[in-house]
Amino acid sequence: MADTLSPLPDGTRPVVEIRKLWSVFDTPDRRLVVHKDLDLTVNRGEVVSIVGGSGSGKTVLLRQILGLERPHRGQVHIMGRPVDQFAGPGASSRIGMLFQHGALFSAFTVLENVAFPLRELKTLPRRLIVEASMVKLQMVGLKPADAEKMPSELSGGMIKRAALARALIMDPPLLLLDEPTAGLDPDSSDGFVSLLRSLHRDLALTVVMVTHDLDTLFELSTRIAVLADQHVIVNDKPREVIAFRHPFVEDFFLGERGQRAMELLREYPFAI
Ligand SMILES: Nc1ncnc2c1ncn2[C@@H]1O[C@H](COP(=O)(O)OP(=O)(O)OP(=O)(O)O)[C@@H](O)[C@H]1O
Repeated sequence: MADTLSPLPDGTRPVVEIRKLWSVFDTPDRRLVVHKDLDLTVNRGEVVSIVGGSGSGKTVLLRQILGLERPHRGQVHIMGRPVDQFAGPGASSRIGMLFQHGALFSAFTVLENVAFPLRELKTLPRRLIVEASMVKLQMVGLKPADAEKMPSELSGGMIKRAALARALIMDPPLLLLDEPTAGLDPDSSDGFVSLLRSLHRDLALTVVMVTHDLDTLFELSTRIAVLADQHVIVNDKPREVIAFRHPFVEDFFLGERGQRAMELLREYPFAI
């Protein structure tokens, strides 16, 4: 497909550029159009949160950014290149993904899980792989002794941290998070959000996240993109999004949630 995206010099293009995206699933009895002419731009250093109703296509959108789904029409470019060029081993050097339940391999230790993308490269000696993995474990707040544990021995917060270490093992500039705090108790959730905040700052990461959780949303997002009616209806600073007139936005931020949103806006006036 021809590249009709704006030809900017290297490094100045957005990290994620989605233009006129259609995501379509054909089943024997029907065609489901999840995204229709969807546009989304994420610039370097931003934390963009995607919110939307159940089934609005948030996960499918993350999968499009990862190159796990193919556009029916339209374009998905990551760091200036079509996303399908990032497939294969080494893809994790561009995009890190934290899946909702961690998606650790249950038969591998924490260390083996974190090291997995590096081992897949088949180019590095074992000693270096172990060293790099231990550095990442420390970076996410796990102890050296946790390296030899099996996933079944970890708490929910530790699973997220181990999965995050694996997502970051190849220092990707772009990190995707699917419901990063879902299933965590309030303390673990706060701890994980603080970790994400400091990693975003220290590693100059660009982040795209799906979350339903208002605290996570307001503590981390520089912008919120709302998915409804098969496309992004608004993509703006949290304050602007709350004021946007649309039935989904009004429902989502209504009542107690709306009050909490206003409190959080006062607490985090500049997000990051
Ligand atoms: N591989 C697939 N084949 C057919 N339909 C699919 C496939 N993947 C997703 N869908 C459908 O696409 C729609 C969007 O799914 P998606 O998982 O992106 O929703 P979501 O916004 O993440 O929802 P939730 O908040 O409930 O997780 C749903 O109707 C889902 O059933």
